[in-house]
Amino acid sequence: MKQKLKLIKKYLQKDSLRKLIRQGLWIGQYARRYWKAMVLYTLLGVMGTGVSLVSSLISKDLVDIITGHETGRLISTFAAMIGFSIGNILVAQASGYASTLINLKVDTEIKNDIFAKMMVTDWESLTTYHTGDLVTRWSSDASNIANGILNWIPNLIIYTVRFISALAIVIYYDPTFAIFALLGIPFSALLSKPLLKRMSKNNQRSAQMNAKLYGFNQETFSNIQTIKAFDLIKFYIERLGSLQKEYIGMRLEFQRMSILTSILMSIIGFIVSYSCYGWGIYRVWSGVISYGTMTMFLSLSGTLTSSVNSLAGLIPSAVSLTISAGRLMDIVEMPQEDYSHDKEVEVFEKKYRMGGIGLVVEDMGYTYHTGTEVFKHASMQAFPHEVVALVGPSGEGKTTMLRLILALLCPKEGRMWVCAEENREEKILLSASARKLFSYVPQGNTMFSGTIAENLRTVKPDASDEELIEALKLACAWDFVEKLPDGINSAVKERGGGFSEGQAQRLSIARALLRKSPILLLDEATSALDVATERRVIRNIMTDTYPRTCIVTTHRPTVLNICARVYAIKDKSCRELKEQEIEQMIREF
Ligand SMILES: Nc1ncnc2c1ncn2[C@@H]1O[C@H](COP(=O)(O)OP(=O)(O)OP(=O)(O)O)[C@@H](O)[C@H]1O
Repeated sequence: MKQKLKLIKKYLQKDSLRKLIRQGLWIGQYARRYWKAMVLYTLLGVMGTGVSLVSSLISKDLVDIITGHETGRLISTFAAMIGFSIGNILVAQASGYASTLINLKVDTEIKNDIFAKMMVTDWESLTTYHTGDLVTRWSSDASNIANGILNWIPNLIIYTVRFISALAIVIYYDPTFAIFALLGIPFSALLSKPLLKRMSKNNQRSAQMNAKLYGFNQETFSNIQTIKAFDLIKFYIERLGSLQKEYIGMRLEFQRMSILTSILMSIIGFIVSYSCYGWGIYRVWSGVISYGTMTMFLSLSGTLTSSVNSLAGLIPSAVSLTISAGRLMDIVEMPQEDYSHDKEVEVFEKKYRMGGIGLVVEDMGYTYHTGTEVFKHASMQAFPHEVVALVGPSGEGKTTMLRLILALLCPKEGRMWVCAEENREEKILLSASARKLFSYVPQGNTMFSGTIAENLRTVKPDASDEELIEALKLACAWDFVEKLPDGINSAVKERGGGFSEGQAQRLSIARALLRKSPILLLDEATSALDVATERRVIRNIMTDTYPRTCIVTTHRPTVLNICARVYAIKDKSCRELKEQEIEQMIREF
């Protein structure tokens, strides 16, 4: 006995089983939320089973009445038969409508919940996944979970009730018949084990393949200009072809296995139904049962076989559910960002925004998950009404510094905080909550499709047209927006399409300025502008009366002599440059 217990314990400790239990519990956590929907769905299903079983009994009576020439009860039984058939249809339709309604509700709610969790997941962890993979997990895996929650447990109850009630009726009339009707179960059980193994593997492969295909399409369409420019059309068509070939190969392999299983299941089904049929004829022949009982037996043997098959079908769907749960858990169980200081930051901002908010980085160290060490004992500071520049060779860490300031990355050592003006005593450590104090213009085009006004209002929905124009003027964008036939209501295509790189950059800066955040971060945000416009934009930001702290990263030293301080990011450090060094940089450019 002790040894047996040890064996069970060892089995339970196996990684895969523990994982399966964890996945089951994770699904259960959602299932608990929707218990009412599940009860309703189960009741409708059980009701449908009841109606169809009563129909079988009435149909038995009807056959007996006809074969026994009992004309007296014919009309009432016939009417009951029609009534129950209509009832059957109505229950099936009501159940279908209710399940669609509940399904849609649960699907959207679960997707919203997982979306919200993905949004607050640690940025660096999230970037280890391809966006195509993330979208597939969020859309198909979340739908699978929603479907499973609504259907799995209710169906388990419905099929079990259907099986037990049909079996009870059969046993009541003729227990031997039950043996014939259940003949197929051991064979089905034998078949299901290898099928299940293959199915689990296939589900995993299929999810990975879908993500790969989705990612490929997404990247291709968003880089169509580059593909054309490099004359890669043929290459990309061939790549899609080979991915599709891989996909078709996988599907066909699964299909071949399904065909084999279906043939075997059908043969078993035939044997079962002909045995039932034979036994029924024999019993009628021997005068033990009536014709009506035989027709009822045949219909119930169908119900029993289909209930067993449906119950067996719940096993692969459980496997597919746990796989989806695992894929979603991979994402939502990654470290989450810390938003616990929201209130504190709000109070801090209200208290100090009139005087301005500064930023201090002290002795900071950072290494990416990949092992690339970017900073060691790096320090810098920037205060209201200042423009501070970060310069340095490509790949030394300028963007990484901005990501650390925005708490998209978490420093491994040192401290980073925002403070009231230059007062280091009144401070708040940087965290995801502190992001509301910043406006950020990253590298690349970050405009969305819509109008210019819509793009700008994403950061301040209640901004008046005058406010938009003021921000556009500060960013030196009003010059060209004013000339457009629709002005601020002109259309912007996906990723700033319809505007030059420099124009899109100025629109992005205008959007950041409109938010009137205490700290503005510009990451090569003026790289596509001519030198004169670049200087004008930076000067406008500097002379704006709003007490803004501005940090810019740049490769061009043209704006350096109008900056309050310049830091060189190189060899893991962040060193303030002396005036002569800045002059030398400008001369050597
Ligand atoms: N997501 C990431 N994961 C791992 N390493 C990264 C990641 N992003 C950047 N790095 C590495 O960190 C270092 C600094 O990169 P970063 O983008 O901060 O440089 P940069 O100074 O802004 O460069 P550039 O001037 O070219 O924009 C580089 O060695 C880069 O390879």
